[in-house]
Amino acid sequence: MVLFSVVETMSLPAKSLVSASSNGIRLASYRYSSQAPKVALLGAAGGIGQPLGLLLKQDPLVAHLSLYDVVNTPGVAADLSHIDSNAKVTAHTGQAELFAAVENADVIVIPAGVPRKPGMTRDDLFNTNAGIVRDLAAVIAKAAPKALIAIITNPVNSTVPIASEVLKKAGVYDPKRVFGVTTLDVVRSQAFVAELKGHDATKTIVPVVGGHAGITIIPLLSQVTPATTFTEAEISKLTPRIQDAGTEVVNAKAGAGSATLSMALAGAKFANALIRGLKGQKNVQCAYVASNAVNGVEYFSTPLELGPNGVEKILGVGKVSAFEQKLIDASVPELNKNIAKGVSFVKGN
Ligand SMILES: NC(=O)C1=CN([C@@H]2O[C@H](COP(=O)(O)OP(=O)(O)OC[C@H]3O[C@@H](n4cnc5c(N)ncnc54)[C@H](O)[C@@H]3O)[C@@H](O)[C@H]2O)C=CC1
Ligand SMILES: O=C([O-])CC(=O)C(=O)O
Repeated sequence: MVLFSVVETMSLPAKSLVSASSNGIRLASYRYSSQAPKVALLGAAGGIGQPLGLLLKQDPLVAHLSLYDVVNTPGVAADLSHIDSNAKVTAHTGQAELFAAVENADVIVIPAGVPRKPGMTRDDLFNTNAGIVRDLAAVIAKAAPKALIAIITNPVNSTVPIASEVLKKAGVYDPKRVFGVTTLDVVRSQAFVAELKGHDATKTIVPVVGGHAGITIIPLLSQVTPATTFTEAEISKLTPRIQDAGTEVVNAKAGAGSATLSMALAGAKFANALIRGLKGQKNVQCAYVASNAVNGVEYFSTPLELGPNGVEKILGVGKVSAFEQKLIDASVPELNKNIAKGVSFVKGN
């Protein structure tokens, strides 16, 4: 164990602990628990990782922010550690430091992996990102088997089954603790509905169910809060806009990646919701999890009640319109294809 530097100011107590050593850092061997949550961010130096780290560093519920990447982690950690919030920051770089990065973590957020370029589907990322998620999950299974794992890495519809299969193989799988982050679909839906209807975006709630790619993204416009009516024309314009919003950003960035800033916000919201749940503050979020909410498919995003054990209750899709039911039905074979691809990747490797 090497403590690289303790960042301190003259009049204030130590706030940040940064390690940039080649051995990484081990703070304590106990689990931080909900009293002082440790959040590990894997892929911390990336387009999502950096702004997400910024938001997590400012989250008063985060006691320890553990940053992991294969490159550039020390710089990001040094930078974040100068922010005058209370979360301790540690840096861990490369495979040899992964165990320490995730050990005792309460929540692990994973945006590690390559993003899309124009013309690609999320599934086109599978060949690169599947192996990344598999290898991260294998270490998590040993170092932090009780952590809540929030997977951002695409294709989410497949990477969640991949991580789950790895945890199953290691004998530590708990379906209540593995999440595909679909919060960005919710955030976008709320932004677009508020814009269209002149609502306060911060008070607009739109559940989004299914998965996180194309036709598997299903906004439930019939369940918007506050109650909102849409014309058929509005629904048939808004639904594909939400489904293709990721592509809208990929095209606008023209080769420079995909959504990073809105995703960072969405990831920080979701991590905060998981921590609040751990602390006993039950709350409802949509996420892609192992689920029996819809017949014939093993993973599905619906509103979930989050609590001390992760998923406390799967709340299901609720009362949907005929149009939404058609979208749900159409998503099932597509999701099953994505899920089977992830499962066979782990079983065949
Ligand atoms: N779930 C969602 O709603 C969204 C998912 N995404 C996905 O998030 C992922 C990351 O996107 P960006 O941050 O824009 O990409 P990026 O390329 O800017 O950053 C990825 C980071 O992951 C790191 N990395 C690569 N291999 C790693 C490994 N084995 N362990 C740890 N870190 C590793 C890279 O060094 C890099 O810093 C992509 O797969 C993207 O498709 C992006 C937006 C929304
Ligand atoms: O579209 C992408 O590739 C990134 C993503 O998942 C999103 O922005 O929803």
